[in-house]
Amino acid sequence: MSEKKVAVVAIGGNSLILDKKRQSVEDQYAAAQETAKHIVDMIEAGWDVAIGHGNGPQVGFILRRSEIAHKVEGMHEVPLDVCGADSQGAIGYAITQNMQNELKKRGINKPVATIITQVRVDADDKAFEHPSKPIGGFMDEPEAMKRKEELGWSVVEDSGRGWRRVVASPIPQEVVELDSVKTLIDAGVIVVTVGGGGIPVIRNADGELKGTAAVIDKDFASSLLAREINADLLLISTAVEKVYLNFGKPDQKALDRITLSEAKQYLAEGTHFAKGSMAPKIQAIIWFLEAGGKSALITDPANIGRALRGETGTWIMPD
Ligand SMILES: Nc1ncnc2c1ncn2[C@@H]1O[C@H](COP(=O)(O)OP(=O)(O)O)[C@@H](O)[C@H]1O
Ligand SMILES: NC(=O)OP(=O)(O)O
Repeated sequence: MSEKKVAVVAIGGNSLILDKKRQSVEDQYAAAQETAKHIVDMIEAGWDVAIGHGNGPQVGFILRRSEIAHKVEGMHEVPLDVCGADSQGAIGYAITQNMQNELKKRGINKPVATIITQVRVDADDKAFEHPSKPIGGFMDEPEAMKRKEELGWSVVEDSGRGWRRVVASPIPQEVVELDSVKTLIDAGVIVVTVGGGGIPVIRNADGELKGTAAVIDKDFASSLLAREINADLLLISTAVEKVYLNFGKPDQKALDRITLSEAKQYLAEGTHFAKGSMAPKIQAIIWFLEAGGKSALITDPANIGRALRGETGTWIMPD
């Protein structure tokens, strides 16, 4: 890999949605534009960057459109792995174009490319039996119960924000296009990869790849990528400036800088980090640091620059 410092930046699917009322394609493009500015700041500060991104809301919208079109017009349905591929294309397009525009504006000559990325999971991963990954938009409880009853959805309450549909989310085992990603990073290309956690695929007994119905956690996939390319930093960009203990309670406490051991302890306590939102981010960072990663940061897009200067965000460091 190159001599420069390499960061894997994982952009949350929810942070690419401005809010519940502003989630059109134009709004998502505007959110990607804003995030691109902060990532280009990083590049100006000397980082090589691989960009992973979420797709939770978007893949849910794509799936729902397919289901409605099937019901109303009798059109073919789109399998969930293909919805994931569609989301990689659309979100990758928005991120790539915004990065290119921002780099050009600042006179930086650096190529950007999105790789449609498959990520292998185990066919016998227990997660296939326990849907846990929130996708699509938010519903109130009565609506969620109605859809559970009428459409057979699995639903959960998501971090005090409302109810969402959930699908299987197996653990990522292998970035199938890893060699291509490494080659591009070495060549100085800004790579958008493992979008939406990667398109989930399994290998059959003959070693052939085949798509499977799931949505991989993009923080887990970004962590796997960061481990595989020996990244110096895993930066998880989400909708909060800092991580909190006792999140959402009157005594919540912002975390500025914690060690790997402290992160493990707080995660084990089970009360601080919501399942399906903050808990997987902390777990992703734990796996990265345990594998020798040097530093990890959680903050929101607007504060990436300040956080990298040590002024905000939550830093998680080796012991
Ligand atoms: N302990 C915590 N500290 C901060 N935010 C938390 C915590 N627990 C849950 N959250 C919630 O997790 C959200 C981030 O998760 P999510 O929206 O799933 O991320 P993504 O940006 O990857 O889509 C935050 O916006 C916040 O609402
Ligand atoms: N695939 C995934 O983890 O997406 P979100 O970050 O949007 O939840």
